[in-house]
Amino acid sequence: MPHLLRILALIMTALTLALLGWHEYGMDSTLHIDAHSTYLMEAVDDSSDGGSSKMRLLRQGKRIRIECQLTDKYEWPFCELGIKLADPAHALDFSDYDHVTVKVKYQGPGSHQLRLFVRNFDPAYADPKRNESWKINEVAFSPKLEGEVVTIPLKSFSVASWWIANNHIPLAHIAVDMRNVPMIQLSTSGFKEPGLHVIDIDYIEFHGKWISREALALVLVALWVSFALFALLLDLRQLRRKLLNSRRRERALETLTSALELENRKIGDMARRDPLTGVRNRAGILEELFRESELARSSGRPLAVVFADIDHFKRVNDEFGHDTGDEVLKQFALELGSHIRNGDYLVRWGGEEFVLFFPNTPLEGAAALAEKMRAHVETTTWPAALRMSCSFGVTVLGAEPVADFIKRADDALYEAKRNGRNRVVSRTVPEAAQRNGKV
Ligand SMILES: Nc1nc2c(ncn2[C@@H]2O[C@H](COP(=O)(O)OP(=O)(O)OP(=O)(O)O)[C@@H](O)[C@H]2O)c(=O)[nH]1
Repeated sequence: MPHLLRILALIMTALTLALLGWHEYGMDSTLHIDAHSTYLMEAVDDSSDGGSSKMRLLRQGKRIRIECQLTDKYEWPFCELGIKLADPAHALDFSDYDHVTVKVKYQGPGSHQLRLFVRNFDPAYADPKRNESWKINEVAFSPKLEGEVVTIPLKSFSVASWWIANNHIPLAHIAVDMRNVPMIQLSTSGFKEPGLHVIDIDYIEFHGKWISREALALVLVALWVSFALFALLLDLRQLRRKLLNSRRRERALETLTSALELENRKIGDMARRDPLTGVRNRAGILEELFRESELARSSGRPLAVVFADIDHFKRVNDEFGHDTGDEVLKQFALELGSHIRNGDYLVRWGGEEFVLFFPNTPLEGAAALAEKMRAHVETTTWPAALRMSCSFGVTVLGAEPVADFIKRADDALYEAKRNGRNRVVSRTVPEAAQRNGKV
């Protein structure tokens, strides 16, 4: 894992743990209501429904006191504290609250049962002007005479069935809905329990988290998925870069290899060529000579050799200098080269001596060619207007070692020199070499 990713993973892990811990032990969101709260509070009793109960709403410091003289005139007599939180259009969202605590003391006859209503406004079924049309999410509880803090989970709320029936609410809207709450209410039980009921409310508090556990989990999952994608992308980029680098290295290596191969070829070539004339040297003909001699023997086709040596070349050097001698040698190689075909070989044997190999050429053919070259050397123009001549020794390969064949041509050349130079001497294959097949 790259360094950056490792650091990021550490940060992400720390962030996740911090968020989870914070959510568990902090991130609290509370809605506190008491007599000092600025919300509009109203006392409602059953007199509006034809009953005769009377309710008084008192503020005693932070405490809200309800004094309710309940009668049994109305079928479901009640006294009710209404707390208006906002207009229906700007109502509060209670869906992130988890529970509500009520510090309350209830004195009076009967069951001491209270009902807490969390009203929900939804334009799909409710009229903003008729608050009886707002959904009633309700819970009932019975605080002790001496007072206590009652804790009620919001999931204990249910929608009042009589409200569903009275308002003909379709099935799609009968579930508890804690969003969009314009009002809460605290009401007596609705049972016929005539007498004076005194209810002291120190506070009503809704508790929750800024962000629900599910939303936090979603955020964390989104974070980790983004991290994984980022890591993948980074990995992909690095892989691509590595691939490009290795391709670049491969190409550089290929270039280097081909340069080296070329250099090797050049060096090999240089080792087999005479630097002055550019024709092969002895080392440069060995392989071909072996191959051609084998071919000549197996095919029965003649392989001819011609030794050519410039006459009195020493005088050129002595009289005109070494440089002129070099020029003569270069031209001599060119003149010989211009007389041979593709597949023939021209070799500088050493000094002013050159050797030509003619595959598939009989003795007479090679001698005729040597004669042509001799005549050409005699008549052509040379550096320093020199007049040059050349002697030739010619033979063909018999059933003999290649060295014997070379030596015979050299002997023929020597004979040409001895006999006055500027001539061609041919030597046939001796009888012994014609009969046995020794190589
Ligand atoms: N300029 C030059 N001279 C060379 C080179 N290689 C050999 N020589 C000279 O060639 C001469 C050969 O002389 P010799 O062997 O006496 O033969 P020659 O003078 O040609 O006489 P014959 O062969 O008997 O006709 C020598 O003087 C060598 O120094 C070369 O590469 N350049």
